Amino acid sequence: MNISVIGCGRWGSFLAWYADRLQHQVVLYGRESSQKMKTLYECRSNGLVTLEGSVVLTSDLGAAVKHAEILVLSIGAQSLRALMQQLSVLDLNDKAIVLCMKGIEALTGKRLTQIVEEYTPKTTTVSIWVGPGHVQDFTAGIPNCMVIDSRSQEAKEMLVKAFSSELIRFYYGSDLIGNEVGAAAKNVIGIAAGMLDGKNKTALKGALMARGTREVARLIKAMGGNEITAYGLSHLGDYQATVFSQYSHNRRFGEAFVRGEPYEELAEGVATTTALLRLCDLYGVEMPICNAVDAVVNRGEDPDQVLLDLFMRSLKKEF
Ligand SMILES: NC(=O)C1=CN([C@@H]2O[C@H](COP(=O)(O)OP(=O)(O)OC[C@H]3O[C@@H](n4cnc5c(N)ncnc54)[C@H](OP(=O)(O)O)[C@@H]3O)[C@@H](O)[C@H]2O)C=CC1
Ligand SMILES: O=C(CO)COP(=O)(O)O
Repeated sequence: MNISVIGCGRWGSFLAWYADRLQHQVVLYGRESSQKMKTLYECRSNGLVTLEGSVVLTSDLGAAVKHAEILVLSIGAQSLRALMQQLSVLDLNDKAIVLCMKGIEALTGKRLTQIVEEYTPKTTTVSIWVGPGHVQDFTAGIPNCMVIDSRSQEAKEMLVKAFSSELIRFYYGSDLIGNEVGAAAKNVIGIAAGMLDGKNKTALKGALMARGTREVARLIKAMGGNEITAYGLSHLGDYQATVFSQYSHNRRFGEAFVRGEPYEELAEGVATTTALLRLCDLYGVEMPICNAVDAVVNRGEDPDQVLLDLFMRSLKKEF
């Protein structure tokens, strides 16, 4: 199929590499100003993937959209609205848009599919492709399981068929709200995990997983999703990749932050923390771990004191 990937960073470049391996006709778009794209133009490699000559590189957004039956979007979540404004003047009729991104808009609390739908005609389908997976593991041949969800059953089936291989086994999602919120929220839990590592409190990660899934499940349920989705591939299933992996940008951000060290890579969980707290207010849900991450990262509070405060909260039933 004709596939265009918008976003030439770590994940977008991998998706182009992966789709090309599956014999699709692939175009990878990156902005003209992009240093990452410049490296790909020059070397066809970014140190993570090497792109075959069959992958067409372009900085012409119109050409990328025109080529696509499937339009894969993989950029930072907080930039999605700006990209959709650019895309909305192009012909998106009958395109299958798939969001390979994890986040919630910090300013509005909107899910990413909601943003896309504001800018697309009725004939465009919008889906998400989320779940665990690091480029370094996939390119080493280690397979993983991921999930595709959409309000369109037809789009889900088409995408699963187009992207399934021995490297990625897909499951059909059946809870778009839960999978979007779960995928975004795992990055916040990832930051918390990094903070524990940075404070030499790695032993607490089991409790973090148990309580993190509970608070995310509560929010998903309050938003009209299925709370069990928090225990599926998009959230709990992504914990190894983020709560434990050396490759996780969110975990590494949290670790660096509490050690007072700089960290340059995209950590989606920072903005997602703000977005989730907005949703907590809107839906009347308590998310103590998310609140703790916000206190440390966005309000400059002392991580040791914040952790102590978490422990001194009133006693509760586990479930
Ligand atoms: N398993 C999974 O499902 C994974 C999902 N992800 C998700 O993928 C998304 C991207 O992450 P990642 O690739 O690591 O991030 P990177 O920082 O590596 O890349 C982001 C890219 O987005 C581009 N970008 C930002 N705004 C725009 C715009 N308006 N138009 C075009 N391009 C734009 C940037 O371009 P420029 O170079 O010009 O700045 C950059 O190249 C995130 O939401 C992340 O959570 C990431 C890894 C794994
Ligand atoms: O979503 C991802 C892995 O599934 C990428 O985010 P991290 O780099 O924080 O793990």
